[in-house]
Amino acid sequence: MLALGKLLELTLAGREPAQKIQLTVDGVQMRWLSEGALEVRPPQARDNGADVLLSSGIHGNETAPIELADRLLHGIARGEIKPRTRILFLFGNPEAMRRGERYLEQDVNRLFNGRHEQSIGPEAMRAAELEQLARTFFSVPDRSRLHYDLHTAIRGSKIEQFALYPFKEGRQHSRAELARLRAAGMEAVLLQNKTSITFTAFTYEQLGAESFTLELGKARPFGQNQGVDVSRLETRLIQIIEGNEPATDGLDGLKLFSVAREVIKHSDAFTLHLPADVENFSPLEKGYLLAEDIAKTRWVIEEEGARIIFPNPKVKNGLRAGILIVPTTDAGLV
Ligand SMILES: O=C(O)CCC(=O)N[C@@H](CCC(=O)O)C(=O)O
Ligand SMILES: [Zn+2]
Repeated sequence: MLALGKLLELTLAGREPAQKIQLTVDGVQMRWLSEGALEVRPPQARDNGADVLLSSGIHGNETAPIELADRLLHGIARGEIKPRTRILFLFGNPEAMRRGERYLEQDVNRLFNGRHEQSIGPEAMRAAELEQLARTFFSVPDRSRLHYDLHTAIRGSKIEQFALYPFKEGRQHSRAELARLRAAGMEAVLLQNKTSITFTAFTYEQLGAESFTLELGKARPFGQNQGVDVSRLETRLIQIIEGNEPATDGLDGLKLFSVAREVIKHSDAFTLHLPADVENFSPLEKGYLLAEDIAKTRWVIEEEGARIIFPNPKVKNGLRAGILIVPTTDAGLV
């Protein structure tokens, strides 16, 4: 296999490849751009005009998505997967991946859309670099742009695999993209209704990509992801990359949610009234006291059909400590 197919090994070892550009037997170009960043380019005659950004390891301990990206890279480097799209593979936080931790000082996925400029440290620098890599990759005009940012969650989930779809004023969510996600095994999609500071929010809002954060199961160390079944996503990704995706139009039971409220932790006094092992998508009754914070702030459930995702009282002050979601319909899709 080409040495550049081993981007994960290189990244975990903190090494630069001796040769930065390599060609597969089919003339596919692999180009190392920077630590954890590799661009794949099909021969011009095979290029179908689509650009696909696949990021993983934005949180260093979320290894199933990293292993999935590694398998795709191996397949391309061996000539078994024959891309017709340009692809940018990004491992988001290499140092956190080496340490097996979510992040070192700051969560990279809270540093996009300008936030890194107000901050210092390794993660702020990495977020700036990731923005630049994505901006350059998506700068070629007249091509379709797709970004999947692959994650696994801290806790178990009543709905195992789901996507978060960013928001931009004046832009509507795409039914065709949701159908594609359903075919890739996603069971639910959360339609966001305000701007955000995540990587996918950046590529959606500023680079015009169709962008999704995909949650694929529970986070485990490298080699322990037998319980995370990414087979449907992997099949779909290969079809997207090879440009032979079967037509899909139905949402086929895909559950849709919208954000009712983001629960923001304001101070060290923040208390979340949920068991430590509560699962994502757990329902919450109207009237339930979810959380309390400084100055007698109380988070009481007012919404019918509310559920909680990503509850985390350990986040830094000022950040999201959970999202309250409610069911929604496909009425706003185009
Ligand atoms: O399990 C958790 O609490 C977090 C899992 C995770 O990393 N989720 C992403 C979602 C990003 C988004 O809102 O699009 C994150 O929190 O960064
Ligand atoms: Zn994550």
